[in-house]
Amino acid sequence: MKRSDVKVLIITGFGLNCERETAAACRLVGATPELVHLNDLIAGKHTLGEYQFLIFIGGFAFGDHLGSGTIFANRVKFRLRDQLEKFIADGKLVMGVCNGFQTLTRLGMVPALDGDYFTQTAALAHNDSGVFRDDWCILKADPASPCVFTKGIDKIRLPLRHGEGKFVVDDAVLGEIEARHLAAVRYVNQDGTPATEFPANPNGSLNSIAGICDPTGRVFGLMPHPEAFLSPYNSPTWTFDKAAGKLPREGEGVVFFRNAVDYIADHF
Ligand SMILES: NC(=O)CC[C@H](N)C(=O)O
Repeated sequence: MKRSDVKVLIITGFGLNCERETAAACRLVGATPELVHLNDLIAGKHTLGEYQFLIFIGGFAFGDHLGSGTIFANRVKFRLRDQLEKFIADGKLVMGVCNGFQTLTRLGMVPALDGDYFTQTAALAHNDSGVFRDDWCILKADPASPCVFTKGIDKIRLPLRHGEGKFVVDDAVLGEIEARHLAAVRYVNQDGTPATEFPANPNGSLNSIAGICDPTGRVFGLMPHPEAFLSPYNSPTWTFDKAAGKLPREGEGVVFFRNAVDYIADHF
């Protein structure tokens, strides 16, 4: 299908707050985003079947009460489960950013090792620092990962802002994640080595994991915000980049959205 026919569902409401940036990211790569309130999905005014790409965005859904992502995930699980199962079975794409990643883990949609997308096996716990963190980080993508969204990425800088970003799982699940290259992006130091210390690892995530996908690579969640780095002027180094004549054409976060929309355009 044409890129402009790729319809992206961005679910809004209840304290989520990244819908405009996310819609801008989709438009930048030629897709057609739609903002739909969770209640309108639950009421049946829109169905997931209208779209090929679903994004769970960042923010503070339901005020992070009971743990970030929990209530939102339960609304989705108990009201939209059948639609979501079909969405995944149809080969479509799902991305969760920050609060959206928290929601995906609460649902069980990542890592979903055995194809069960509704049993939780991972979590994003409170940062080791004990406080909300607002910073930039460096990520490195695993070239062996099946993740559709990180194809072609090596090292990338992204902004982050969260209080509950520490990726935790039990040893057995962690072993499977590593063996199957599902840890698509990790926090790294300037030299590209995995970041084990604060602040390069901003939250104490196990194995420096910043984002994971399911075994198909079509469901992906990450803590940093690609939609918040769409313009080179978002970068904290843009004045230096400009002075050196090295201001890039676009922000480093755009690639995740381009990869997703290219994949859909190729497969549908
Ligand atoms: N930026 C976000 O999406 C924040 C996620 C969540 N509210 C947290 O603080 O951890």
